[in-house]
Amino acid sequence: MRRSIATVSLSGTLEEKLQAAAAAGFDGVEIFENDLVAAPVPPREVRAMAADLGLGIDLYQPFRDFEGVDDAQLERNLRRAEAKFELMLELGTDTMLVCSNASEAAIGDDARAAAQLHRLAEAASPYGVRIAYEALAWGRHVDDYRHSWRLAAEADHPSLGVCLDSFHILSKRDDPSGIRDIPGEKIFFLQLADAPYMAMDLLQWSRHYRCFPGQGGFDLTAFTRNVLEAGYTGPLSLEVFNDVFRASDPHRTAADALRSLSVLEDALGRERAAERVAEGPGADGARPRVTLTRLPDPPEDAAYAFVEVAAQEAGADSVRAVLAALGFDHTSDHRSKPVQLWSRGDARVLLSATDPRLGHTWDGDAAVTALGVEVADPDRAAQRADLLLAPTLPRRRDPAESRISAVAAPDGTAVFFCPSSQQGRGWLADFAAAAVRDRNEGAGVPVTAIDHVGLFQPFDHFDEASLFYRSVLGLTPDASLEVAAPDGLVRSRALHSHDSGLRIALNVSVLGRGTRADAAGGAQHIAFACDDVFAAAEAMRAGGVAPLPIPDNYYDDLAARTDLAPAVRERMRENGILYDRAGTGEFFHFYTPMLGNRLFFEVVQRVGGYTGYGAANAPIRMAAHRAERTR
Ligand SMILES: O=C(O)c1ccc(O)c(O)c1
Ligand SMILES: [Mg+2]
Repeated sequence: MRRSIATVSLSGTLEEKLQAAAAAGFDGVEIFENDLVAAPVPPREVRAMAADLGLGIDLYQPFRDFEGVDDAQLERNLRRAEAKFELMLELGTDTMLVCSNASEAAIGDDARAAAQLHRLAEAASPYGVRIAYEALAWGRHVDDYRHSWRLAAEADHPSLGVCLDSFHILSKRDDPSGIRDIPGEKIFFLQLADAPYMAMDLLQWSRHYRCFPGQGGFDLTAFTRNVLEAGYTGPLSLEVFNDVFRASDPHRTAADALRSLSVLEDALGRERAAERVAEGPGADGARPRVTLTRLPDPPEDAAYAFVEVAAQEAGADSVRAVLAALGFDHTSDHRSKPVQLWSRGDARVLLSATDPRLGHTWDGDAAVTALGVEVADPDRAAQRADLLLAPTLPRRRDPAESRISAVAAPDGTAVFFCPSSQQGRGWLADFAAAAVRDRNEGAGVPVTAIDHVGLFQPFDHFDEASLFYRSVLGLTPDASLEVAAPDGLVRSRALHSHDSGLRIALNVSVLGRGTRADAAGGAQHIAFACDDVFAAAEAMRAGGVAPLPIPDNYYDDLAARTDLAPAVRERMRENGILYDRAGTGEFFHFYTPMLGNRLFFEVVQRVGGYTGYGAANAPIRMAAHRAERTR
């Protein structure tokens, strides 16, 4: 399908917005009136600029407060409209969005409004302009799509149809299935936006918190399916008013935006393919006519191959000390790079002495720089990532070494697609057995695997990151939640693969402050799974690293709200072990001290199918790490 984006969704000047939309691969744009009015170039040049970039101008918007007015006002509105039709000729666009009247003065009389819309359509038609009438969720009298369609049907003019905007419909939890009752050719335009569910004024919610499909709580797949079933064949156009996107790099936002449409089209295409199979051959007559672009299948069984930590000198020493205390062996070294492989069970940590991604200001502190993800078909995963505009990182160069493709996540973390164990884990052959300097007799330490990785995100790229992992790796996001760190709120959203072999927890400072551990809880961490958290904590202590101390107040509270046996509680207190429970599941976990400014480790034990991350304990952990730093 044709893909478009409203200029209001991107930051910058009109020219910058057009360039960003074109660079991401959009086919067209909706031009928001303010963007045009503020532009220092005449409409004709805007048209040429867009054409040079390969962009069509699919819509001019919005024309406000037109219908439901008194007769004198109608004449003034028609005069204003004529001027815009002239302008649209210059711009080379044939569709004008008219949103339902939101003014207090609007007159609630359907016959009047329909007659006035007819006049507008009649005035538009000599210009070859079509009027797409959109019900704003906060329209004074017209605030739902059925009503806008009733008026358009009553006005009955070939140049008049409706514009459907998912936000106005889904924000009210309205049922989109009624869209199928609108003739497809009368749906002149489709605007898509997602949003997180919030209890707030509709206009404020719409103007500040919209996001791209898949980043919020709406079911855009079901919504769009209804529009396609109605027979709509026009563009899928993103109209996203968002405070962060308005202020971030438009090229990044446009790529994020296009990614969201790729995923949406793919989901619709998959549904259609499944229906075809169910219906058998020859049943295609009633299907919509649009072509839905598909993506290669996502990895179904993604799991951690490794996590790479870059660290120098003191930073590397403290990582080694903790890994050794947790029973990891330094098993091998990379054949051509200063990278050590440390492993315990299925948990593998690459410790790298350099990482250009950390930049020239890197202080050598330990930081997560790469996730190695085991997938059944690495080539397919890389191809899917490429179609989703994930930036490709240069392949490892030495021809004798395995060729694993990698892409950059929005925060710069490299994501490597590694062949899974069935295929012999080729990348491990790049490592030669180490001279057993640090062979650990950690037989008593029950670390089994990497449970999850926590990555603190740059403020501008949090929603982008969750869509990135969801789309590129096929992960499922959990609900987003907020955690009160001692120095600011932190928003957190975890994602997991189908069988939870891969879990990633993304955090961001709600106020956009702090990218380091000493501000807003902004550190990264690697959490290891084990099957005996007490043994793990005691072994780590015996290995010379004391778990992060947790205040007695926490254990007093635990006594008050749980029925954990006093002896168990006492053993938890001694080892800084925290606790959470959800249904029949239980979660035990402890932390290491901070290793430098950015990184710590966690060890977790999941019991009885617990699927969370102990979010209730996050503020305790953050306060404890902070106390440790200021001691
Ligand atoms: O918030 C607004 O004013 C506004 C304008 C045009 C639209 O298409 C819309 O959905 C909202
Ligand atoms: Mg809209």
